[in-house]
Amino acid sequence: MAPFLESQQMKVNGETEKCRVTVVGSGNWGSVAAKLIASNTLKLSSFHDEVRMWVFEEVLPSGEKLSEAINKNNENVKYLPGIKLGTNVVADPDLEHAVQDANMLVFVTPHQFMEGICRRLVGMIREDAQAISLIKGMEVKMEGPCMISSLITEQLGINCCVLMGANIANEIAVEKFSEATVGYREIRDIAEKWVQLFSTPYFMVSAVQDVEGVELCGTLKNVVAIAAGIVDGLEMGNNTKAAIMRIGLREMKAFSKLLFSSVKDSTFFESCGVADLITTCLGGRNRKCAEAFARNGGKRSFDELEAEMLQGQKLQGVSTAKEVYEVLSHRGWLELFPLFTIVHEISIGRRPPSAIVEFSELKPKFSILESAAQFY
Ligand SMILES: NC(=O)c1ccc[n+]([C@@H]2O[C@H](COP(=O)([O-])OP(=O)(O)OC[C@H]3O[C@@H](n4cnc5c(N)ncnc54)[C@H](O)[C@@H]3O)[C@@H](O)[C@H]2O)c1
Ligand SMILES: O=P(O)(O)OC[C@H](O)CO
Repeated sequence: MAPFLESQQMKVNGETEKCRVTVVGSGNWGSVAAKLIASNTLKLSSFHDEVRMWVFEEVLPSGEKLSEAINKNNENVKYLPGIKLGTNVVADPDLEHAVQDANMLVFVTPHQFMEGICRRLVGMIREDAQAISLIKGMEVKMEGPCMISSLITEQLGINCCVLMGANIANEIAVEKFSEATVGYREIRDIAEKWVQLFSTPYFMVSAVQDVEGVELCGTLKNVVAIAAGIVDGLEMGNNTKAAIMRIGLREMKAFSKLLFSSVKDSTFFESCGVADLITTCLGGRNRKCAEAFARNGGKRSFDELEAEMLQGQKLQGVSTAKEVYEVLSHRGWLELFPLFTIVHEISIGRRPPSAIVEFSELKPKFSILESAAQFY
């Protein structure tokens, strides 16, 4: 793994080489990320202007290919209609071609596709590349849970930071103010380079040395968002929703600290923590689909609702609840995490939506959770 600063200073034909950025992914958030970055590469002399964006190719109802429509209109007509990306964003449907020259790789696809994408990228990227993951999700393998940033590092042999936060993409697309958190492992300079690449007057980014804490906040809040949507669908009111958010935050913290003792309490007060939890429980896609699920009494599956309501965009909360449940049952922790457990059981139809507040029989176990969280 080549240190980034060396690559920054690398000379090609006597010239200092500029950074080249590729965004791997072009969904709702992927397109907004490309827009943010493209506005900055035009201004920052240490970056090439062009931002390549890999597009998972699909054919639109008009018969046109999505990548061609993006390049023609300078707009992701399917996943972010009505927003100009910047003429320096170039959509590229060839994954290997899109990454080959980049030394800054931004991964932003639904998490379930990342294993396949990484497999295709082995041996295809520059040795000195640095990565950042904007992906909220994790994989569960035989050996245990694997965060997406670790998957990238292990499969591609490159360092990977993360960027998470209270970031509903459609709001940032129209330049409403929000914040985000970069999580980094060791080298502050790398984190600062990412902060520089993403920051705009309406997108305020700060960095913390806690990759796992930041990434687990972004991942686990999607499970709590499903719970919040169920509460909305059952019209249980604001107090219940606040209670679900509080219990959810506590489970997020305990789960993160049990998995990684390095996770910092302070991370939960950054944008990636409590702020993302709030925005996602108020206005996210997971909440919206879970509300419809509960209104239908759990009779229509999440897959069906996702396809109908999101038009190709993907939910992360239901699959994350399943992945979290696998970790909890494997480690004998189910009783310590009643909310995470119930969300999965409701989402697969094992329990009705109304079970979302059936905590009473589990209440004594909360004290165990408190002590586990404190201990770690
Ligand atoms: N949208 C948001 O507001 C938002 C905000 C912050 C973080 N995120 C996170 O960003 C990540 C990406 O979400 P998004 O909103 O950009 O995507 P999205 O849900 O809008 O779009 C789905 C994307 O998946 C692609 N796709 C479909 N099948 C595929 C396949 N087989 N292989 C590869 N790609 C395939 C589609 O082309 C599309 O680009 C997720 O982890 C999400 O949680 C999203
Ligand atoms: O729309 P959601 O539920 O995928 O959430 C979007 C973002 O993660 C909010 O920060």
